[in-house]
Amino acid sequence: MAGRRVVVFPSSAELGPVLAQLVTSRAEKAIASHGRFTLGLSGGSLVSMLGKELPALPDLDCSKWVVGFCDERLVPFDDPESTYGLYKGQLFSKVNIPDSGILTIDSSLPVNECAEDYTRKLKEAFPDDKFPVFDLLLLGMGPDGHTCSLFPDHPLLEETKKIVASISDSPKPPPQRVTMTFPVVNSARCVAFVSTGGSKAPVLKEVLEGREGPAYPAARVVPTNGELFWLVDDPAASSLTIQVERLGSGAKL
Ligand SMILES: O=C(O)[C@H](O)[C@@H](O)[C@H](O)[C@H](O)COP(=O)(O)O
Repeated sequence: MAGRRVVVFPSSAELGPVLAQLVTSRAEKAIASHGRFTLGLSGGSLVSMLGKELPALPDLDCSKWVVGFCDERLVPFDDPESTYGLYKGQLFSKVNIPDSGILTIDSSLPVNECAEDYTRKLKEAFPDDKFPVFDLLLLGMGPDGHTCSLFPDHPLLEETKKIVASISDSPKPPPQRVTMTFPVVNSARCVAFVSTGGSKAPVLKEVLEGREGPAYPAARVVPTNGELFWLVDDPAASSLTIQVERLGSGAKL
C-alpha cells in the first residue's frame, strides 16, 4: 500500500469539493497514462455529494471515463433503491460520460446470473487484468462496518477467486445485491472512503485504530499497490486518537 491518509474536514460542505478534486486529479493522471479513467461508484451519501460537486466543475470532460458500481442493489433502475437510478438522475444526466462507458447490472436477471453478467461486463472492460484494476474506487461505510455489499461475518469476505459475487441475504435491505469482491477492491490504484456523521464515530475508531475480534469489512480494504484515503468529517472523527490531517475545502489530494 502507498500509505493511508486519514483526512478530516469540518463538515461535508468542505469535504465535497476536495472529493471532486481527487476525482478529477486521478482522472487526469489516468487519462495521461493509459487513455481512460476507470471509476467505481458506491451508493449512500456519495450519490448526492458527487451529483452536487462534479457537474459544478467548469470544463469537466468525462468522455474518457468508464464507470462501474462497487455494489448494486438488485431492483429495477426506476426503483428509488437503485444506485444506478439515483446516479442517473443526479450525475449521469448532467455530465458527458458516454452511455457505453457506464457498466450497469442487468436487473432483470436472477441474482446469481446478474453477478455472472456483471462479471462478464467487467472482464470485457478490463481484458488485460486478472482482477480489474480501477483507477479510483469510491466507497462508503455503514455503521456496522460494511463496505460495498461486504457485510460483517459474511462468507463473501473470504472470496478470493470471483470478481463479482451475488448476495441474497444482505442484512441491509434490499436483500439481493451484487458486489465487487475484496480482490478487486484491493487491486485498485486508489481507494477513497467517504464517511460522515456522528453515527460513524465508534466504528470508524475501530476500523482505523483496530479492535478486538475480527476486523470490520471496511478495515480489510488495504490496496496492495494503491493509495488509500479516508475522507471524513469532524463528527465521524470525534472518537479518533490517531494522528489525522485536517484540511479545508481548497485542499488538493
Ligand atoms: O447499498 C447500500 O445499502 C448503501 O449504499 C450503503 O452501503 C452505504 O454506502 C453505506 O451505508 C454508507 O452510507 P453513507 O454514505 O450514507 O454514509
